[in-house]
Amino acid sequence: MVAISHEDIIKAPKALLHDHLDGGLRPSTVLELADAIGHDLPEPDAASLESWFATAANSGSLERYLETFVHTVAVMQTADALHRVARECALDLAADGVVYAEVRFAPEQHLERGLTLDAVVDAVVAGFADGCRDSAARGRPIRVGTLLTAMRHAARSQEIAELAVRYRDLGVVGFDIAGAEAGFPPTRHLDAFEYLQRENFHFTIHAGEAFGLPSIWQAIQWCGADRLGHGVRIVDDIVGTKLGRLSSYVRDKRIPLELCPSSNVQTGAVPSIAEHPIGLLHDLRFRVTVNTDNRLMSGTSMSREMWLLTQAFGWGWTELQWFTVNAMKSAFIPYDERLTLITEVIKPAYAKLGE
Ligand SMILES: O=c1[nH]cnc2c1ncn2[C@H]1C[C@H](O)[C@@H](CO)O1
Ligand SMILES: [Zn+2]
Repeated sequence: MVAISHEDIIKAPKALLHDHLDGGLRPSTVLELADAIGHDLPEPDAASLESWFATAANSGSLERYLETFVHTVAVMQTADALHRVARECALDLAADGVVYAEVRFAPEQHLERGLTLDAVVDAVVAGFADGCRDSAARGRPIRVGTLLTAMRHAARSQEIAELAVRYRDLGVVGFDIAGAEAGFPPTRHLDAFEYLQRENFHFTIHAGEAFGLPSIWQAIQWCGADRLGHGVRIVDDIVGTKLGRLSSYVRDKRIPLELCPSSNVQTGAVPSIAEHPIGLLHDLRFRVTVNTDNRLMSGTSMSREMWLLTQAFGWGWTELQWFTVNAMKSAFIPYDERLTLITEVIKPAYAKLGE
């Protein structure tokens, strides 16, 4: 089989479920926005800033990886800045061939210059809408849904959950918790998750990235998560190819794993892409999806993550289509809309690519 090139993968339609808005800014935008508000950056130009983020995030620990967000969050404190970053995010994903994306961010981190939570969400949702409109006009249609994240070390999850539900018909399609995992179990936010369940709303939980099985177990069996953000440590419950109770449950219930290969290498969750458990989880037919997590911090894109996997595991269009359909099946938009994208956009395109 001829190896698939990165360029070919860019042309294929892709679906992305786990991408952080504040982890995906263009380096040049960080620079311009910082300049406008007098925020000090560690590097003076876009190229060196780009490599600074990748190097600093390459820290071997989630806690240190997260320190790099100080600079992106600092420049995302006005409605104009949030709108710009969201618009560029939609454009960049579409240019990479992403046709469906769920992009998350934590509104509570964008209040430093006086915005209200509502104003923050308004700006981001409008930015995505404008980016989608402009991208369609360039012949690159994309749909972007927003996920609102609450920070797990803070105490605003109920408020953010209510905010997400209020914006459910305005572009927000789900909820999430993120931040340092060790010491901040999902059950700290049980009230918020129970509220969301009563509202028939969707949510994912970062679990099984920097902490293991107890975090995954709580996310699913106490909190009722629809999907697992990362969830990579589910392999701790698999010996050879024998599944334990929790991993069996995750596989049997088809609970989607939002795997983020490059991010996992940077935070030390896995040693390398080639040793990433995605190989095993794919072989065991878990509902695996491929994601970027933070494009800026990992110097990556959806196409690059897929390309790295084709290189490491010898995968081809069959696997890339499977990941894409898995993601689309696991999306938080209504079933009929997911199906339309699968049958009218994704499958016809991969059928041609596989020829
Ligand atoms: O991979 C991650 N694990 C936990 N938290 C994360 C990850 N990537 C980004 N975050 C945090 C930092 C951001 O400021 C926040 C909201 O997007 O979510
Ligand atoms: Zn994440």
